Amino acid sequence: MATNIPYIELANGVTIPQVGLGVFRMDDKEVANSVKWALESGYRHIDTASFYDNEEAVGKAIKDFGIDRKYLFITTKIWNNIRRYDETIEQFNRSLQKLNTDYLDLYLIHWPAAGFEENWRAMEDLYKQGKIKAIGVSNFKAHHIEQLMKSATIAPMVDQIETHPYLQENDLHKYLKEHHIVHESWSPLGGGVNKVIDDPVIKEIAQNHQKSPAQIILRWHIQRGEVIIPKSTHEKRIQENIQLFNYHFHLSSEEMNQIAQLDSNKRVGADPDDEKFLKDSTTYATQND
Ligand SMILES: NC(=O)C1=CN([C@@H]2O[C@H](COP(=O)(O)OP(=O)(O)OC[C@H]3O[C@@H](n4cnc5c(N)ncnc54)[C@H](OP(=O)(O)O)[C@@H]3O)[C@@H](O)[C@H]2O)C=CC1
Ligand SMILES: O=C1CO[C@H](CO)[C@@H](O)[C@@H]1O
Repeated sequence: MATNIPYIELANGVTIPQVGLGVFRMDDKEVANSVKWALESGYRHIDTASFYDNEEAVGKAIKDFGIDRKYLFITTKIWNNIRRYDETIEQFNRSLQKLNTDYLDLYLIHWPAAGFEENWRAMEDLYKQGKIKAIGVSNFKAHHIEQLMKSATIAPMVDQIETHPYLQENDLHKYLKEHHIVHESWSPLGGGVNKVIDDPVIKEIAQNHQKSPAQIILRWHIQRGEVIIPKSTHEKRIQENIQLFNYHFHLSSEEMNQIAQLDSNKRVGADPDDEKFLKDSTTYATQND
């Protein structure tokens, strides 16, 4: 299936496909099917994490599909329980092995749990060795980035944060833009739990464009210049979530403004300043522990 997904340039010149497939909460069978359908539909970008416990399944699905590695953009993340320099290198190597690859396109610190500066030091070295094409953070607010930059020699190229019409993060969006950090949106559809997809404003815009509510939300992200990683285990939805770049499909400034009015600071995930979450989550076991 032909697609024309735009690529966004990161601060170091590496380009990232603006739409990727998120694979959180997929078991191995779902990963096998969803990654296959995604690659068939024209996706070239997959977002996983060691925490999702499915890197191996992602690696296998890619291998089974038989696509040349150089056409793919693979992201994984380092979980909160690993903060030491040497452990970061070890975890990175485990992720590479599971993903069946010898480099990563993007490696992210999953959450700003205490001690992330040591992860970053290791990631900078891996980046300088050419083992990672781009390095970034996830769930970092501006003050976390400022803290990181006290010891960093390389600035993060991406910040992957929860964003959808009910949590627009406009101040952080502006900060990231000013600092040449690409805004990547997780739970771009609201994670399927906060019902942004059923919002009457979204539904009405969808009817006017003869598109689905999901496509309206995703197109809103695209026009804000974000990278998005919607997750689905259904073939039709996986296809629908990338059919956003038809010449005639453009939200007017009035429609963008209508969606802007929906911002209500409603999170589906944890607040990155929630110390209790960050502390507790450091004890979550990954498959390697
Ligand atoms: N860095 C971080 O801390 C985090 C990163 N992520 C990343 O972001 C990705 C996406 O976020 P996620 O939380 O999964 O949520 P999404 O916003 O992508 O929503 C996924 C939900 O929407 C449903 N859905 C998908 N497409 C459609 C459609 N076209 N129409 C109707 N419903 C649809 C899915 O159901 P179904 O599968 O049944 O189709 C699922 O219930 C994750 O998979 C992960 O890679 C997520 C959370 C945190
Ligand atoms: O990526 C993730 C998936 O969702 C989890 C919560 O349910 C998050 O903690 C994590 O960051």
